[in-house]
Amino acid sequence: MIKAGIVGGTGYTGAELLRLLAVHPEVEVTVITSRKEAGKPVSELYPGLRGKMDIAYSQPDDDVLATCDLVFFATPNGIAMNSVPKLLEKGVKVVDLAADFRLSNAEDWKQWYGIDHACPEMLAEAVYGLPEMNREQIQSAQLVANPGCYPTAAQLGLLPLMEKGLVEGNIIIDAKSGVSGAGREAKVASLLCEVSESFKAYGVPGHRHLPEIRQGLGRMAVNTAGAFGGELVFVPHLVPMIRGIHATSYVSVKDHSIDLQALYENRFRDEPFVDVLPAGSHPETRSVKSCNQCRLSVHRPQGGDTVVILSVIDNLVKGAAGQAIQNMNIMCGLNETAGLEAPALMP
Ligand SMILES: NC(=O)C1=CN([C@@H]2O[C@H](COP(=O)(O)OP(=O)(O)OC[C@H]3O[C@@H](n4cnc5c(N)ncnc54)[C@H](OP(=O)(O)O)[C@@H]3O)[C@@H](O)[C@H]2O)C=CC1
Ligand SMILES: CC(=O)N[C@@H](CCC(=O)OP(=O)(O)O)C(=O)O
Repeated sequence: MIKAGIVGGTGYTGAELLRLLAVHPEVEVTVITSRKEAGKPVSELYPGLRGKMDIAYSQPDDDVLATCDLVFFATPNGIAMNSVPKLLEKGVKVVDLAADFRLSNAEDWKQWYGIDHACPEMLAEAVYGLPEMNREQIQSAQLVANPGCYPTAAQLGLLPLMEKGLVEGNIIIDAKSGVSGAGREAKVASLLCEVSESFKAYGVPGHRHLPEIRQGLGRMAVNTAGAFGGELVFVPHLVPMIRGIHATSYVSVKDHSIDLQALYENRFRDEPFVDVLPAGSHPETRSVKSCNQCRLSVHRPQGGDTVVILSVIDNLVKGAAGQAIQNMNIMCGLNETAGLEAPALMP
């Protein structure tokens, strides 16, 4: 059994890790931290875990975490980077659900996250954990940067076109998220009265997922003659639902000889967690609720140059905890789908 630790086990992604790992056949959660709830059994906060997860929260402590084989950081940005060097030195594998190791350039990190990076020398070692893009690198990684939720939905939708160098000009990503994307910490902006029966965009001048998506698209295009040099526009929106991300991406593909449906189906045929829907389909966020799937469809409206890709994920699962477990499975040589086979909740 793999001994796993979770730092930040009271938050939404930490709790989702617990829910999924409770039925993982090869993993035992041996450490789970919370500064505020240390000493309490996890089932006291999350009664759904009663009888499934018999463990109590403890204060974060790097020496205790070093007793694990792998540690998940489900903490705010800027926390994991203080502990990662010590854990890696002790041979512990790490999957960071936050953004500490997502950007390969420390200057970019400072610009978008507002603090100096605590271990910039580790950025080159970290592997970006989007298995559909770079599974082989993840297999040998000791440190994986789990992608952001919006970047996961957007990048999976654009991957087949970017890899083939088919995108000409700019890319527009119009994305919507449920409120759990903002985390469990109490904030006025997340109150029921603030978010229900309303709908708004935010972060239009520049959201921190923008550099992450741009970096990912650049890597996808690296083997094509026309690496992506266009403008990237990313506009996130908050929608009054709890879970789910819907990303609509608009790109120009002037080559009309491409069979887009076949391109997408062939690219993702062997991917256990990407489902290309039949031509003309519109994926719904509820079709991925609580499961590790990305469902997508590709359209060329009225046969024009503009291609529209619709992509949905559950932000807490394929957008966070599920993808983190997928990465752990790959890093530890386990079956990639272990613990992640459950279909979506219905309704
Ligand atoms: N919510 C989502 O949809 C997604 C979130 N993410 C990322 O995952 C990370 C966790 O997100 P989420 O679960 O939503 O966040 P929450 O705010 O819900 O939870 C944060 C957790 O971190 C702990 N924590 C906070 N500060 C510290 C600290 N200084 N040291 C140790 N533990 C700390 C908190 O517990 P306590 O204060 O008791 O210690 C809590 O358990 C974030 O970086 C987020 O950006 C990524 C993709 C999607
Ligand atoms: C709805 C909402 O507020 N979403 C968050 C993004 C989700 C998240 O946690 O960010 P990471 O994926 O980078 O970790 C936001 O826009 O800040």
